[in-house]
Amino acid sequence: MASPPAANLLYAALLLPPALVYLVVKRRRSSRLPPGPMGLPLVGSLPFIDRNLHVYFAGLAAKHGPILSIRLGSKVEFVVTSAELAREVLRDKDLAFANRVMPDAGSAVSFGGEKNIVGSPVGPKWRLLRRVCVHDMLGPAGLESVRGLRGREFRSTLRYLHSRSGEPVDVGAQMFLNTMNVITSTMWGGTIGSQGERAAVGSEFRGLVAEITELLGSPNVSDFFPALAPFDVQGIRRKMEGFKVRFDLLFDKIIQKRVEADGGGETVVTDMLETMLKLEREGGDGKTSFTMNNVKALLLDMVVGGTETTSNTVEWAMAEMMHNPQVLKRAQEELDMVVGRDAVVEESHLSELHYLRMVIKETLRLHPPLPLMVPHSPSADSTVGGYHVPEGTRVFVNVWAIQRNPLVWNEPLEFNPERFAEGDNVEGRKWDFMGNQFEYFPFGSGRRICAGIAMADKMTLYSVAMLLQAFHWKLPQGTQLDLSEKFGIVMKKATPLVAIPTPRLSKPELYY
Ligand code: HEM
Repeated sequence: MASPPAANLLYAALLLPPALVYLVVKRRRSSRLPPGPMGLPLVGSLPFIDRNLHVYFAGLAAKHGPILSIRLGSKVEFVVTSAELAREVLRDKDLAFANRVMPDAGSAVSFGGEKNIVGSPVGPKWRLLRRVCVHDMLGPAGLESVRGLRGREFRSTLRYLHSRSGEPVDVGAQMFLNTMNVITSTMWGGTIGSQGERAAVGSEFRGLVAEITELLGSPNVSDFFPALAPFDVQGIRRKMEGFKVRFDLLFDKIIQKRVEADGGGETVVTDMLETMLKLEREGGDGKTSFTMNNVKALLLDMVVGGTETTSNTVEWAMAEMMHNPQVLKRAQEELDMVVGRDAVVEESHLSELHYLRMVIKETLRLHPPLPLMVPHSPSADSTVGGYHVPEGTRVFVNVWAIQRNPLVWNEPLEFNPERFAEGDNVEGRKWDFMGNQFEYFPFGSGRRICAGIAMADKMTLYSVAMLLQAFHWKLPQGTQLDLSEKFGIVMKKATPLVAIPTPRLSKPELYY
């Protein structure tokens, strides 16, 4: 027979698992958490989550319903998967749910945390940052003032693609570079100097952004078990701090050049950097301060928030059109009518490209670049769908799944731009990017809606227009289109789209 201490241990081993299950169930009931997977003691559902988190969450919603809770490590998260509940979080209780829980990796790279837009809680600092960004820099007047810079970058991408005629091109990589160059030139115009210097900075940024978004999308023990955060078990914080130092050096160099040029009276520019440096010199707007770290954190927001989101959308649009040649043909016919082949498409043509605009909308419906948006979080205990949501809980809104709801969208998995034509049917509503309809909101909704919509709208349409008007596209022999997705903080194509451009314009001179 076992000795008394050994018997106690045996009883404890037998009783512990049911006791833990009982405690979890009791806690879930008493705190009125919504249903969700049970998970294991201590780690919750961590061992079961799929790399494609948006698909995994959609599967859980099919089983547990449109609002569910899931324990990941020591944290309980909520997932919302219906238009009605999205409206409750983003519209009806917009202010209550307008905060963020900054992931450990995010605060490491954001120049001291709460210095940027994405991570700041709603308050005077966030309001100032958004005003600078949305009104002063990315609003209609701000974007118009740098139209020439955008045109210059598009011409240079056009030239490059022409020089690669007949050869396979990584479409996403080229669009990333194009977007990056447009965003950086919008931010600091001609400060960098020679074309060579600009290209070098562009490619350094690309590498850094890719590494940062990769790490932001990686599961991090420090987030699931905040008590372990000081130990940085996976070294993610350390790597992020390293990236921050590299960004810091790059930004310092760019800012220094501008400050010297301003001091010598060389420049009279109206780019974003100038707007921000002016605010920094004034010390803020009287209500809240604005420091050099805010300048850098905002620059980082633009570079990280604006590049992959935009270039991945263009890559998906091209891939879907190559998969649906009748759509591609119709888009090119529209371009032939509006622009012809004796000229290069310009920004001034975009307002006439109605069909192509529907192509972009359909791309953002099927492949929203942020499938779970940026999670919102209540600043005090709140409720959603009648369930209690404790302060600081992360609430994921699965916009990817909502935009594929078969009760709203006919044949939701088909790529069908015509569904965005205006008409009487339910799909023919005036879908736009402003987050007013909770069946379609790829840019979010409410006060934290994307700060770069106007720029993203211009950039995606202009990029696809340029690619289609100036070139025919085909796949390299022996390759096939793969339309599968890879989840990350920004969703990508699982395999890059590699395609061969050949000239379509009437004269080679048009490309130069
Ligand atoms: C197709 C392109 C893009 C898509 C689909 C997109 C989508 C989104 C979404 C879903 C959010 C989160 C909204 C929420 O939390 O409710 C967001 C936030 C944000 N986006 Fe975009 N975005 C795009 C391009 C851009 C561009 C070009 C910029 C700037 C150059 C930008 C800057 C930002 C910023 C700063 C935020 C944070 C806003 C805040 O927290 O207040 N985005 N975006």
